[in-house]
Amino acid sequence: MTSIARSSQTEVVALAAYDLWKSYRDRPVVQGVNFTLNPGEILGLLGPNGAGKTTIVRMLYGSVRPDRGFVQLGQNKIQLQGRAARAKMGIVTQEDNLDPDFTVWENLTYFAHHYRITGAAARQRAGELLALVGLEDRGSSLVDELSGGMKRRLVLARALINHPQVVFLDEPTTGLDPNARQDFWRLVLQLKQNGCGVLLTTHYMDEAQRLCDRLLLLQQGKILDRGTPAELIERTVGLEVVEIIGVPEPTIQQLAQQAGTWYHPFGNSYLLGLPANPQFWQQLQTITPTPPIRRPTNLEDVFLRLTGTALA
Ligand SMILES: Nc1ncnc2c1ncn2[C@@H]1O[C@H](COP(=O)(O)OP(=O)(O)OP(=O)(O)O)[C@@H](O)[C@H]1O
Repeated sequence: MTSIARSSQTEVVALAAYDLWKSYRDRPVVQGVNFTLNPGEILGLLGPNGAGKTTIVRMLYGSVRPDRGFVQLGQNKIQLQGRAARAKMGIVTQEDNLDPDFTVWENLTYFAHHYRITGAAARQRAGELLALVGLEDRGSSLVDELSGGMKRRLVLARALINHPQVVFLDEPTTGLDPNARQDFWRLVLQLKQNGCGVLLTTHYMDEAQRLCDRLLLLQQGKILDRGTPAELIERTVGLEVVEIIGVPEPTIQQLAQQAGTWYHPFGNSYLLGLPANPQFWQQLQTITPTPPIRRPTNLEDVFLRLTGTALA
């Protein structure tokens, strides 16, 4: 699985989005989004409900037409050459849309026909993919006999039938239990190892942190910030944070000011960025009625700091 697109003279990319805009009834839901996705990279669109993630992904695979901007995959502009571009994509939407009247095996082999993969070639590809996603012994099951996690793995297998260069995963693990999520994550990491570019939307920070090489943080259709999970965390909230309960805001504000750090209300507590100075931590323990909780920062903290709202 190799890429053929070039965003500039020097840089090879799997997919590029240029200045995407979309409004519904004059309400902007995607506002000037630009990015590139490299082969063998997992790029995450992380944002709360309604941030515009699905609309962006739909523009990427050509089911929603942007008001402005365009998407390039390989040498094809998607809006102009949708069919050629889609032949190189795999799409996992939020809905399973598997055919319940067909078996697992039939869901794959019939889908292969869309890509003119038929007969022995379709059977061989279906067999390979069922093995890849661990469903080789469920080929004769009907879709409704599968668990939620198995259905998601089957949808992923179906999306890979055409050996795509780029795979779109739109909130792929919503509703799955922790084990099923881990199984799915392993498969996504395997795609990356095979050189596939993966565009993943999620509002789960653990998923973003575990899987994504780079992230675009989205709010109200705009990219607020971008970078690797570690970069975003370090530059926005530092490495450690303290959760403090039962201290009035003016005191917290004063503490933060003295230490040259940030604070943010969080439910019935406050988050305070922990400076390197060890004396500050000791001082905090003496002034709070309940022991402060010290922990490593995460993407949820980044989001809270940047937007004032939680992710999920
Ligand atoms: N076809 C449509 N017509 C009108 N409004 C739409 C349409 N599709 C999406 N929207 C609106 O655009 C905004 C962004 O929706 P979108 O589904 O892209 O967000 P999202 O980040 O994927 O949310 P979620 O995490 O809930 O899936 C929302 O306010 C939504 O109501």
